[in-house]
Amino acid sequence: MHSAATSAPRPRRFTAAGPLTGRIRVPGDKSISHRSIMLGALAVGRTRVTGLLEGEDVMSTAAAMRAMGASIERLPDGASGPEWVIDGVGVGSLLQPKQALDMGNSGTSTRLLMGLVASHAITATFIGDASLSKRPMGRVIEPLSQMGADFTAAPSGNGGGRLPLTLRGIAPAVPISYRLPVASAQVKSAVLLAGLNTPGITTVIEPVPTRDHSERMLKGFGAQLSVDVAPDGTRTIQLVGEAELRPQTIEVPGDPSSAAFFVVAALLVPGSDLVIENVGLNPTRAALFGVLRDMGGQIEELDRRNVGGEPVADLRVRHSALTGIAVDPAVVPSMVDEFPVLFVAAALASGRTLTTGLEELRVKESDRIAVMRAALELAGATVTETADGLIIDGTGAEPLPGTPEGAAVSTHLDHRIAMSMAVAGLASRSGVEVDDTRPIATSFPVFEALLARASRAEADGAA
Ligand SMILES: O=C(O)C1=C[C@@H](OP(=O)(O)O)[C@@H](O)[C@H](O)C1
Ligand SMILES: C=C(OP(=O)(O)O)C(=O)O
Repeated sequence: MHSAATSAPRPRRFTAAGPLTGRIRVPGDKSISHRSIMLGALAVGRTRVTGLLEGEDVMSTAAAMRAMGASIERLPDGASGPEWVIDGVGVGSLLQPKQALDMGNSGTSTRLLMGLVASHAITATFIGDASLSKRPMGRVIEPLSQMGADFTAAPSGNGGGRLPLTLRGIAPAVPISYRLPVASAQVKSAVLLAGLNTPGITTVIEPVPTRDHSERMLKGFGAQLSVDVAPDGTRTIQLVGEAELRPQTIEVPGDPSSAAFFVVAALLVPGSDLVIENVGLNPTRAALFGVLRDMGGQIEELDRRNVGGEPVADLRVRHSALTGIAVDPAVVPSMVDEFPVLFVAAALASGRTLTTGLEELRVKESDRIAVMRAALELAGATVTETADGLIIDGTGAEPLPGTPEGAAVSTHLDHRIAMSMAVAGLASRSGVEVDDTRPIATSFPVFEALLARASRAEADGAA
């Protein structure tokens, strides 16, 4: 169960430590890990996964797929770490779960699994923690209702529905052609996953590209899926339903969204020279690194290669003087989870950073625009909140003052706020007090241990 739901808050003060040096490896990609379990659970036969992220969000997905009939097991550590084996039930054969599916803190688990359940003749109730229970579900209820699924959801402020929610699926469901009203890989994926067990062709039209792991992995598992890109960039994704998925052997690359915290930390802390190995660089995910380079960050790609059908490289990151920029809103979907830590980089840059087009950040685990404004202000940064972003006037490499004695930044059950403000603490005079570090375990359970290791590597002479 989600640790933040069962234990007391765990506050911590993050303070300036030594430079970040040596070599580290961040855990597997969260998006790919969720999808490995879901698609493995729908294939006929045994899927094997190495590099799976063992964070609470992914474990929520695993528990739900077990409750619907799949067998999912972690084998003892082999040469390339633990291996997960998944014995799938086959598309169309998910079982009725006996209890409510507890999604913890995970929006991805909730929305993608709603897609799977929608086209099976089963009923499932979805529950989650206080953060997830505030997030909008109308965006998936709408297309999945068009496919024939039936929803009873708690009302939301904007009328769109939220958890707790009961979904009665239907088989056969109706194939639809759906144009995404919001740039969301979760909505796209929910419709495509529902399409797997739907006769005919399910179409998703995506005016703005979002992360494409579902498309890549569905093809990898043998589904018939095509992607057509129009001259204006609009993508039309078509999936042939009643698919038969073939089990796969998957190596999950490192999560660029987790690497992001170490990249920014190494850029900000004087003397740092850090290599982060095996970072996924799928172009629909990796825009942060380009933005940081545009700000003057020294980020080098070493040994670019392919892992599990995704581009990967080792990133060498050196302490750099950063300059504020206006971030092109067109890149937002390709770094949507990285803005909190980009704001921290901007707070230490020289000059002004302007971000726009970030409305979606307000409906993540917390309202990441308002929460980061409050957190950075408490740490002494100069920040202005707008309707769709933040304007940040950086210190020009002067450390932030840090949070005052007796005051802590509020993380609102949001892992990315906690880790971003930990990085701010490394670049502060008196440290940054974070009110609760428990949510970090949802996506990056070894974050604090890796941070301690990277900061100590030089002192210990370790590499
Ligand atoms: O599909 C996915 O795996 C994800 C999509 C994104 O959400 P949205 O689709 O809501 O933007 C992202 O924020 C989340 O961390 C993971
Ligand atoms: C938004 C995130 O995740 P989810 O939507 O899966 O809760 C995230 O990890 O930053």
